Amino acid sequence: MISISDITVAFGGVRALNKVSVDLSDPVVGIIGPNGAGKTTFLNVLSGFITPLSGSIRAFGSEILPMPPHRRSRWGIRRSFQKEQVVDELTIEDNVGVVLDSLGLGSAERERHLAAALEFCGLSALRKTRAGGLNAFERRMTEIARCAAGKPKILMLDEPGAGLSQIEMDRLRQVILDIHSFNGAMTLLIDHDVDLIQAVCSSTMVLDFGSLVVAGPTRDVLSDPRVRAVYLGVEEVA
Ligand SMILES: Nc1ncnc2c1ncn2[C@@H]1O[C@H](COP(=O)(O)OP(=O)(O)OP(=O)(O)O)[C@@H](O)[C@H]1O
Repeated sequence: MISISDITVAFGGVRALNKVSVDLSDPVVGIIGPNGAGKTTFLNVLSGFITPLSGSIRAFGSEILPMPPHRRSRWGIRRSFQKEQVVDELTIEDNVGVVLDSLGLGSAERERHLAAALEFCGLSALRKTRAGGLNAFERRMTEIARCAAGKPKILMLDEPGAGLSQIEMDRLRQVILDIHSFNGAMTLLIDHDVDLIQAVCSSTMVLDFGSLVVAGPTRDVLSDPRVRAVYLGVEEVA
């Protein structure tokens, strides 16, 4: 369970997040909203890239905001970015394994976690391949393997479906659905693809102009007139 309370972030005059309070508890939670709504800022607050003006975040019994970013990573917060962060010169196993190096694992345990994450993302046969030769889907899977490795508590995926084909989206969808049974982590998923959100997120929160519009079961949220108004720019219907 992640309890977010009264989070405000300002960039000059822009309120990127405005007193956002929400409780998130499902295995996969969607975060949606129009461009500039504050979705990435929300993840940046959780990962520690941005310090909010106010508020608190309690996750799985720990206060998150007092932790410096490197401690949050060791504690179990992982994320992928809109702009992917795979290093071309490294092999897939080194791209994924880097996240395990700060966990103080013995070599056998490190290998166990690494092999499991690679297997989970369908990358075992490619583990010695340099990332520079990978296609977009394999790179995306490498990032997800890096996020999923080593018993994280929270995975944050920022538009993992961008630019993928339909077949690749089907595989991505299954991987995201399986994360919780693989390692027990909760996934926070930002994506503009409502079909993906609907398929994998039991609950969804909607941001608009930095404010929480609604949060709840995905089906209810997507049919909520306030959400349709946010996307379509139409007035709420009674
Ligand atoms: N580092 C920054 N400096 C100044 N303004 C910023 C910064 N980061 C974000 N913003 C502003 O904060 C608001 C929220 O941005 P954010 O990137 O969180 O939105 P988003 O919902 O993730 O958008 P998108 O769907 O386009 O990625 C926007 O108005 C954006 O211009």
